[in-house]
Amino acid sequence: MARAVRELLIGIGEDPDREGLRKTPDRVARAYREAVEGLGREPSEVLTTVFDEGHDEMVLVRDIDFSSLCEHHLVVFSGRAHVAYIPNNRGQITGLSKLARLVDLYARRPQVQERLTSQIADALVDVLEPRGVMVVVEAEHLCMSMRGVRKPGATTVTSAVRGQFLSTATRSEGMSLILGSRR
Ligand SMILES: Nc1nc2c(ncn2[C@@H]2O[C@H](COP(=O)(O)OP(=O)(O)OP(=O)(O)O)[C@@H](O)[C@H]2O)c(=O)[nH]1
Ligand SMILES: [Zn+2]
Repeated sequence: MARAVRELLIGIGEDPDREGLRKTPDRVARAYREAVEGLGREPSEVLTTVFDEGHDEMVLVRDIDFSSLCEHHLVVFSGRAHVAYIPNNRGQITGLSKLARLVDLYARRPQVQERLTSQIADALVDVLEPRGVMVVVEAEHLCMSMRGVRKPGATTVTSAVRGQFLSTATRSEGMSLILGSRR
């Protein structure tokens, strides 16, 4: 990666050996390694703690900050994820922090927002076997604000809905709880 960044610097007409840039290839390599540290990790690694709490109503963690890498331009898209599920009949729930860890696991890799959203939902379905899942992701894409079409402030909203959340009443209950987070 560091070699590639050195080439990139040459490509943009810079001198990679000048003082300010000498350490840049290594720094950028470390930064990218951190940005993709979710690659190769499995949701079962983070959704480890399951409690038999007998709670069978909706659980929602909203406003989970994340940043990810747009796989088309390798620049950041970032925003907030809202993750809701309805536990299964055994009332099995997971640790709240695990939902945020799951968001990071899928955000920390080259992504498109739609896939990020559905991967979070599908992982919860697979591991927790809940009666329903709803994931809403709101993000701003730097590839749309700093370059290209240059529309800073444009927000992309995606959702993935599974199981009981497909019913109109449950979906709108979930949505209104999520929208309640707007400041
Ligand atoms: N659906 C979707 N599109 C994305 C996402 N991130 C970036 N894109 C889009 O991917 C597209 C790539 O389009 P291309 O025409 O191949 O690339 P480009 O010439 O750089 O496109 P512009 O951004 O329009 O300048 C752009 O329209 C981006 O806005 C994402 O998460 N989901
Ligand atoms: Zn992009």
